[in-house]
Amino acid sequence: MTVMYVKKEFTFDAAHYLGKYHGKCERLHGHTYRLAVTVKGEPDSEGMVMDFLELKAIVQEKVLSALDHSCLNDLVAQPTTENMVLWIKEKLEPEFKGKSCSLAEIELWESPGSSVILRLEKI
Ligand SMILES: Nc1nc2c(c(=O)[nH]1)N=C([C@H](O)[C@H](O)COP(=O)(O)OP(=O)(O)OP(=O)(O)O)CN2
Ligand SMILES: [Zn+2]
Repeated sequence: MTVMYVKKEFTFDAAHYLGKYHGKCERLHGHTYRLAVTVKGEPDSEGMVMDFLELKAIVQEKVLSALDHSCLNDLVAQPTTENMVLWIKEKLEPEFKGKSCSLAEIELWESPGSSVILRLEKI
């Protein structure tokens, strides 16, 4: 068994404010977020765990189309990076039902030095 991890990175721009936070982040402001989605599985007969193009299409349709140039508070009440990672997981996980690979990790950077990682090891 040769398990491999396929990772694809994206960026999106969004506004948010943290209403339950005491400090500068209470006020409406924006970030250029970076998102990495990692999928785990074994290479198939084509030599791929998952086609990068398919992964890109799923993330574009289920996540980026909603988040890019949005106000995240319209989607999540307290849009911390942690809460946005959970929102992204809810959108992506159903797309892997019945597939030979699974969602392994989601990492979301709010700024170049600050990220949250959610690990979802299943197989
Ligand atoms: N654990 C978390 N901490 C913080 C979050 C978060 O989502 N999870 N979010 C914020 C705010 O969104 C805030 O906007 C972050 O501000 P930023 O200027 O990016 O933070 P820094 O001052 O650390 O900026 P650097 O440029 O990285 O120094 C706050 N905390
Ligand atoms: Zn912020």
